[in-house]
Parts: sequence; structure tokens; C-alpha cells
Amino acid sequence: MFPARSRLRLLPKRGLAMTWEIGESMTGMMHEADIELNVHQGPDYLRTLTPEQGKVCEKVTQALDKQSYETLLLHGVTGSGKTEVYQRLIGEVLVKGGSAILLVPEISLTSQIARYFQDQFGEQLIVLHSGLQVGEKAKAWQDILQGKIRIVVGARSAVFAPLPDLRLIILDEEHESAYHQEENPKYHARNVARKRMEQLRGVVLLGSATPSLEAYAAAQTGKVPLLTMEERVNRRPLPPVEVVDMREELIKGNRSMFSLSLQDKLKRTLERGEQSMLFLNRRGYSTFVVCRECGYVIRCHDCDIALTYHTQGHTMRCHYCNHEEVPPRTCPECGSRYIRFFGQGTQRVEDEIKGLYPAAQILRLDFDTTRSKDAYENILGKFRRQEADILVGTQMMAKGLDFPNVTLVGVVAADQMLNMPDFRARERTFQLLTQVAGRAGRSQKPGQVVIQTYTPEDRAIIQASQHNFKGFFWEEIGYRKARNYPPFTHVIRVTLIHEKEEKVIKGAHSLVNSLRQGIVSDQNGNTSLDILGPAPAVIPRLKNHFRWQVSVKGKLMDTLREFLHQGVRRFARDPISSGIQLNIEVDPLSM
Ligand SMILES: Nc1ncnc2c1ncn2[C@@H]1O[C@H](COP(=O)(O)OP(=O)(O)OP(=O)(O)O)[C@@H](O)[C@H]1O
Ligand SMILES: [Zn+2]
Repeated sequence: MFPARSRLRLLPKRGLAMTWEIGESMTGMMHEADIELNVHQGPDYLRTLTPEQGKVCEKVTQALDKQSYETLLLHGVTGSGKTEVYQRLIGEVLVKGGSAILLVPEISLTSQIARYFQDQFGEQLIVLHSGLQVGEKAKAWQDILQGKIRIVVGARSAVFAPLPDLRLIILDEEHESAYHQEENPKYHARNVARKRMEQLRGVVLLGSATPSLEAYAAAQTGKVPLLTMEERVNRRPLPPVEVVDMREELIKGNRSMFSLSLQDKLKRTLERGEQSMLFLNRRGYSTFVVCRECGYVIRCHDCDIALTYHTQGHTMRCHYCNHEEVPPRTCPECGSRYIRFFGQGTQRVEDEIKGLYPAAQILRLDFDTTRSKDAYENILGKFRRQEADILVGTQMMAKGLDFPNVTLVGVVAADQMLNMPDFRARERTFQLLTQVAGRAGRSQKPGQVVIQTYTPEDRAIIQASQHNFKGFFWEEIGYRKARNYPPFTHVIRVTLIHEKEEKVIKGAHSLVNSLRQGIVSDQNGNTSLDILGPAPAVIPRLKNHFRWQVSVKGKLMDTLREFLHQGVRRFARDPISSGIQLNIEVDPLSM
């Protein structure tokens, strides 16, 4: 039923003992030593699908057979074996003469997938990503066009791969914002996939353990069929998650960035010779203001967005509406003097671990250590080969990775992401925590997870610690509705960019005025459109240019587009607008 594989090769060590079907014809071709190995690690394509995997494959195959366009959403918990499902489906497509694209959000994940698929697909598969040299890329496209390549695995831009007879595009980790290209040409890989499959009457499969609110909402309305895998492979349990209240650590006199519990678990994991992963949010470009005693975070009254602290001017600002306040000396909630400006780096985490466990081998995976071309692969490769005990990193290592020896996962500061100045901050936090927790205990050894936070009562943290996606979805969707945020509305953001700050500020105000003129209200003064700002952008100054932003929000995209279009035309007639660069983003993924 599945394509014969062209050559025999043993898989890299996975250390999994499970039920394998070993085909007769195969055992005959192997040496005894190999058979021994394969009882444990056999070729992937010989795996027996779990009943849940089987059902999902069946459903998608039916969609493929219809030869009409369809998008399906696969919600499968971490470690439920989505990769295996993708492999079967692609095998299926190949047998029927088609070709397929599998997208992953980050380059670092392509090699793991390629390794997983290599034995079954061999030379018919290619990994495409923006890290390829021009020559390599040109050669790859030629091979693709000539039909030598039938499967493309890659990051975002691989969605454009010109495969003949394209039948299936899979987006793994569909919730990831990396699928959205923010620079010109702006696009979202999901939308490109959809368009291509509409034209070719094929299937788009979105997969994730933490689907985006948008995708899951579409599934709830019945627009997109929902497929689920609720259990991990071999019924392994999801790891228990301990939420540590960092306010109490302070009371205990522990000023380290690691709670006593996390310190203890790290030590024991090291002693057992197992591996740990420690997560931190990406280097903070925004600092929020928190009370270390009660966990209170200062937010904008109108937008419910964490205020961002600016050293310059010693002030806090809302990046949606530009509300500004002086940071309080004492906590408005509990009166404590422990008001702090928050933002920590991976480097500090590494240093502190070295202090606590001098013998531990530590690897760091973040923006700074992965600038060179092969850095990701090198670091992850070392960790996979168990040449290090602890991997410290940002969310770039949160998803998809499958390391059997990782039994402890620690989230150093869950609040860092929760308090990003963005209405999606809570959704992002839930996704990150769930994904991160999903890295632990994926093999026989049971895993455990520690989440450190100043706000253990936050619903994103509670639901993630209970692995409760549905619970989180319904709470969050209610919040979005109450606050009129997407997916109930659309947002278009205009960023004004110029060398002179004064000009940008004047321009931004002029744009708001121009937009206001276009607001039509009903007899009761209600309008279906909202203007947010002007306010400095989250990154207020970039490459020596000042940046301010104005956003418009409304229920209907067409109305909103037209409204903005008219407003920008009026703005263009104001002399202040000359020379100001406008960057317009429709439904931006970060705000
Ligand atoms: N049918 C199966 N039988 C045995 N092992 C399996 C089967 N399917 C998958 N596995 C193994 O289970 C582990 C988890 O699978 P996989 O990495 O595909 O999970 P996932 O659903 O993609 O998780 P995540 O969302 O965390 O990336 C892998 O080590 C994989 O090799
Ligand atoms: Zn505000």
C-alpha cells in the first residue's frame, strides 16, 4: 500500500521500545544484529498506527479522494504522533501519483522531519528553506519542476514550491506566527496553501497540539472539519505540571531566578543522567512592570494590555492607545515596595545554572547562538546525542522537538510572555506553555514540568498546567468577544516611519484625523469601526527611524479596507504626509 523503499538503512537511535511489525521480507534481508536493533527501533513506516492515528488518516484520505478543495484541522496533543500521520498521508498521495508539501514553522525542525521521513521517501524528498544558497535553491526548483522531487519539506516559503500534481499541503504547528511573513511581500503561508489547493482541488491539513484560536473557531463553526488525537502514543501520560508561585519564593528568602522546587528537580534529573530543557521568552524588547510580592502587573485601563516601561523618561506606556503613566513607587494593589521592571535573558539563566551545578554541561539556543547557518543543527544535534545535560533557550526550541531522554522541562518566567503588550499574549502563553510541557516524557521515562510565575491564577497558566486546550479556548474566545478583539473583528495596522520624530508624531495625528472624517455613525452615535492610537510602535525606533502606529478595527474586512483606503487618501493630501513611509498590515499577528 505504501511505496516500497529503495534502500535499507537503520534509523538514528531513538531509544523507544514498542510494538513493531516486522515484515517477513525485511527480516530476511537483515543481519541478526540488525534485527535485534530493529525490534527496538524498527523502520518508522512499519509502525502500527494507533487507533486515533488510523482514524485521522482515513478521514484525510477520504478528503483527498474527493478531489475537491478542503481544509482540515488536526488537533493532536503533544506526542500523539502527528508526524507519523503526515508520513502515512504523504505516502498515500505518492502512491496515487501526486506530490505533497509539509511545512514546519522553523528551519530547526526540518532536519528532524527529514530524518523521520528519509527511510521511506529517500531521494524523492527535499528540504527547502531560506538558508539555502542561491545555487542549491535553483537546482532544487529544477528538480521539483521536472518531477524528480515529489515531497518538499520546508519553512514558510516552501509553500510556493512548484510541484507538479500537488495534492496535499500540510502545515505542522499551524498556530505559529512564523508562518506569517511580515516584510514585503507580506503573506501567511496558510492563506497561500489554501489558495493553491483551491485552484488545484487538493487538501490543506493544519496540525497542532495548540491550534490558533482562529482555526479552532473555524472548526467549531463547522467550516473546517476537526480531527482529534487526544492521547499520546502508547497511552503515555502527559507530564504533570507544577506551577510555582514566585511570590512565595521571595517570602522564603529565595532570590534566585530558580525556585527551590526547580532547583531540586534539576539536581535529581542530573543525577539520573537524564536531560532538562529550560525555557525563557525571546529576549525581551518590552519590559513590563510587576509587583514581586503580589504579582500585580500594571495594565492599561482601556485596552487591558500590560504597560511597557521605558527607561528613557522613566515612564510606562500603552502601545495601543498611548496612555502614559509614571511607574508607581509602591504596588497599587498591595502597597509593597517591590515594584520591578521585568525582562531576563538566556545568558543570565545559563550563568546561574553554572553557579548552581558547575559540573553540568549546558547548551544555549537563542538568537545570539544561532546566527550562523548550521548553528541550530549543531546545538540540537549535540543535545540529541546527549552531549549536554541542560538546554537553555527561547521559544525557538519549544515545539516539535522529540528528545526521548528529556524528562524535565522548566519555564523560568511564564509572565514574560503573558505580559507582552499584545492582545494575543495570553493565547501565545498558553500555546508556549503547552508546547514546552509537551517536550517532557515523550519516551518511556516519565516527564515532569515546572512553570514559574508571579500570576499562578492566570487562566492561561492554569489551563496549560492541566493540558486543557478546550477549556482555554472557550474562556479566551469569550474574552475576545467581550473586548471586540479578533477573530470577532479584523485589524489593520498602519505604521508611520520617518527619520524625524516630530514629523512622525504629527503625521500620525493627521492620519487619525483623516480617518475620523470617514466615520459614519448610526442615529445612536454607534459605529462599527474603531480607531486605535496614534501611539508609538512596540519598537518605537528602528534603524534610526521613528515609528508610530494607528490601527483600525472593524467587523467586516471589506468595509474596513475601504475605510482605511479613503482615510489614507485624505491623509496623502496633507503636506505633512510627504516623505513618511507607511507600512500597512492586515490582521497583524503581533500588535
Ligand atoms: N504509531 C506509533 N507507534 C509507535 N510510536 C509512534 C507511533 N507514532 C508516533 N510514534 C512516536 O511517538 C513520538 C511522538 O510522535 P510525534 O513527534 O510525531 O508527536 P507529535 O504529535 O508531532 O507531537 P508534538 O506536537 O509535540 O510535535 C515519536 O517519538 C514517534 O516516533
Ligand atoms: Zn491603552
